[in-house]
Amino acid sequence: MPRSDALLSVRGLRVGFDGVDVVRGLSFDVLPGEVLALVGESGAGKSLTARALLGMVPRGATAAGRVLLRGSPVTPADWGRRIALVPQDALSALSPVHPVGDQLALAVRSVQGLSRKDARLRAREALSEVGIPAAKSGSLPHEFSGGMRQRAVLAMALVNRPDVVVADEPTTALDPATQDMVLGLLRERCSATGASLVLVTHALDVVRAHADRMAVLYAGALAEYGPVDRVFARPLAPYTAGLLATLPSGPRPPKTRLLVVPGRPPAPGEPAAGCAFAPRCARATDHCRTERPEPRPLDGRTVACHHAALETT
Ligand SMILES: Nc1ncnc2c1ncn2[C@@H]1O[C@H](COP(=O)(O)OP(=O)(O)OP(=O)(O)O)[C@@H](O)[C@H]1O
Repeated sequence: MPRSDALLSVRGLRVGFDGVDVVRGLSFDVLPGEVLALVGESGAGKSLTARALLGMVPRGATAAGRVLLRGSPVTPADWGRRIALVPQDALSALSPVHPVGDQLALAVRSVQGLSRKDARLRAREALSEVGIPAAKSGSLPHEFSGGMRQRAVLAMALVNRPDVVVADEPTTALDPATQDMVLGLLRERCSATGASLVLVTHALDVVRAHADRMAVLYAGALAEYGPVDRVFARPLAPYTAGLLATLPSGPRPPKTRLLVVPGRPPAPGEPAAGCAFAPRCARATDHCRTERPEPRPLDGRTVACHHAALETT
């Protein structure tokens, strides 16, 4: 059952290719105004999950499950309006040949149906909310610095005042100082408008600094999901513990992938049964290899591990 206080609820989300699910029945809630991080290794299904929230799965993919906004199914009319995306590649969100202000105004007009004048005003306001002066609204994206272009992308996502912003590794390609600026700004703007933020990231230091709760994905399924403080202080799923053990003390250079416990995640479609993490898990038993652990509430979070209960005794 979705939480009654949830803004966005995802239930039984599946995304697959050629009949093989790579996101395998994911359920989680996003609370009003919170920052929820989706974290996990490369290939865990973070981006597909984020994109499924906006009906943007790649061509050839099948998606199933429910996405509810304030208890009602999300419809295409909500995409870009009530749920907005900050994509990984800032440039892909902006046309190279149209002034940035015009692009924002068009997004406002197509979603809200405002007059040209009002749309232009809202576009300028949205740019100024992310620190881009009105005088710059006539510039083309390539005339902006990298950081300013990223801020323009945030303005594009926020211009229609969405309830939920989904940010897919919004800072991966940026240097650490710009990463921090962009994430801080994104959080600040979401908090100013009361929007929730779903943040896809590899970087655990980003999760710790910016998220309220975290959903740890492994091979397209939930390993652990709960408040960041609680999960960091005492991870209960062996995969989460392995992941957190890799946390570097210093800043992470851009584009670094997380390297965790030895071994590799299963390829799509394997294993057929049991816990997907079992081949890498020091605690795995025959039970783990034959029966998939269902997510269950434990110690203030949700954990999918047959052995996690032992950790509390
Ligand atoms: N267009 C596609 N065609 C076929 N398979 C795909 C496609 N996109 C993703 N996949 C499969 O889905 C898996 C999950 O992809 P996804 O992009 O969601 O992972 P991710 O956790 O976001 O990884 P990364 O951190 O590297 O972006 C991939 O490992 C791949 O097997």
